[in-house]
Amino acid sequence: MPSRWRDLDESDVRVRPNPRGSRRRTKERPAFEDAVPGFVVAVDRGRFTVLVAAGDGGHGTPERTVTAVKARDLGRKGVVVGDHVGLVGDVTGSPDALARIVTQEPRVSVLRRTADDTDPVERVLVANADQLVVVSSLTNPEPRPRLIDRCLVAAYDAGLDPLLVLTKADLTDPAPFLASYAPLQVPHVVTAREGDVVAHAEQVRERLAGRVSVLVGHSGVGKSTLVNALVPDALRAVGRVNDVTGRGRHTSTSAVALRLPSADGTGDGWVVDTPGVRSFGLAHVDPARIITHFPDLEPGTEQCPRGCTHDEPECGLDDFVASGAAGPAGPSRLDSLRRLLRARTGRDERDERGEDAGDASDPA
Ligand SMILES: Nc1nc2c(ncn2[C@@H]2O[C@H](COP(=O)(O)OP(=O)(O)OP(=O)(O)O)[C@@H](O)[C@H]2O)c(=O)[nH]1
Ligand SMILES: [Zn+2]
Repeated sequence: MPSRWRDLDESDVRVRPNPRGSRRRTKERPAFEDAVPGFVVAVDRGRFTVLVAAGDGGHGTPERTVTAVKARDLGRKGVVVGDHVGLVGDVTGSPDALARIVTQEPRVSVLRRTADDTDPVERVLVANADQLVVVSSLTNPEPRPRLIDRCLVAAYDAGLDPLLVLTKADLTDPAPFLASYAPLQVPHVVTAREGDVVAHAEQVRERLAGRVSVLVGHSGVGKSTLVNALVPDALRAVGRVNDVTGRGRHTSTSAVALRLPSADGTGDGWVVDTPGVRSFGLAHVDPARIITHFPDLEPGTEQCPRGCTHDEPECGLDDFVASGAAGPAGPSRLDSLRRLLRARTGRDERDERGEDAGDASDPA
């Protein structure tokens, strides 16, 4: 479209000063041109909380959250936290107002999950995120490497950048844990409790600035403590399913987007908290997509047999790494890659059996 416009000269423009105005509305595309854009921050039983920017919808309205339902026009399309949508109806955001979601912007990313590894039904958890923050305590409770690996696979598969946040460094030395993750080269921040404050929360905030980050972690790792440190109470008004359900808590098991204050006023970040999400079913994950996150190893897959799982005797990566083509870190990188691929298939499960027990019944 833009290139065609460039071909026109001024005289063309004068002939049709307002091509938009003369466009006929078709049956397929009803009058959604005046739909007000919004960002879905919470979902609760068919009701969506949508943030609408100041001024949108006219009348100099301030920024507000609008409650909305899905309009028929959307068909079977799902709407989740992180979606950019178009609203019609009452978009004032007043307490009794109800708007309708009539359009959904194409998604930049989707974080999916299945109920378990054998469940073919995928659900989209969060749309348009660009980072997956895996929160794990260094001790109390002990870190669960297989669970962390599964989260990393989910992040790589969805095209999200992973970030590890390791909490409770006041209780133990983080070095041994970090050593086992070093070959994966995943960025990490180590936090600790110092009195009432979370030390190094600032480092986490820096990594989240201007991005949409999904936080996952199992119970007790300190995820709520971290979210509270990152998002002051005053900002909770945005992205709350229901104010009645209490401070920092919501009974809903779906995700909630909380706005992250930015120190310099540029680019709001969003923290998407995911209560009840302990792990990811990875049935849908394609090994080929995981490899793309290992650019040092990826060229070695050229010698692989067709459909190689990269974890079998014929895999070309062994020779590639042995030849030194992936550099001195090659062998440990390949080990780590294979560890992730095994986390995906559910092999290697002995030591951490039961960790996903909550998943199948989890309605997220
Ligand atoms: N020593 C220490 N304790 C921490 C730290 N961060 C959190 N805790 C404690 O760990 C416990 C669990 O923290 P939460 O923030 O509730 O953990 P959570 O991950 O939200 O867990 P759920 O509430 O079960 O979902 C609480 O008693 C916290 O005070 C830390 O850095 N160091
Ligand atoms: Zn291979």
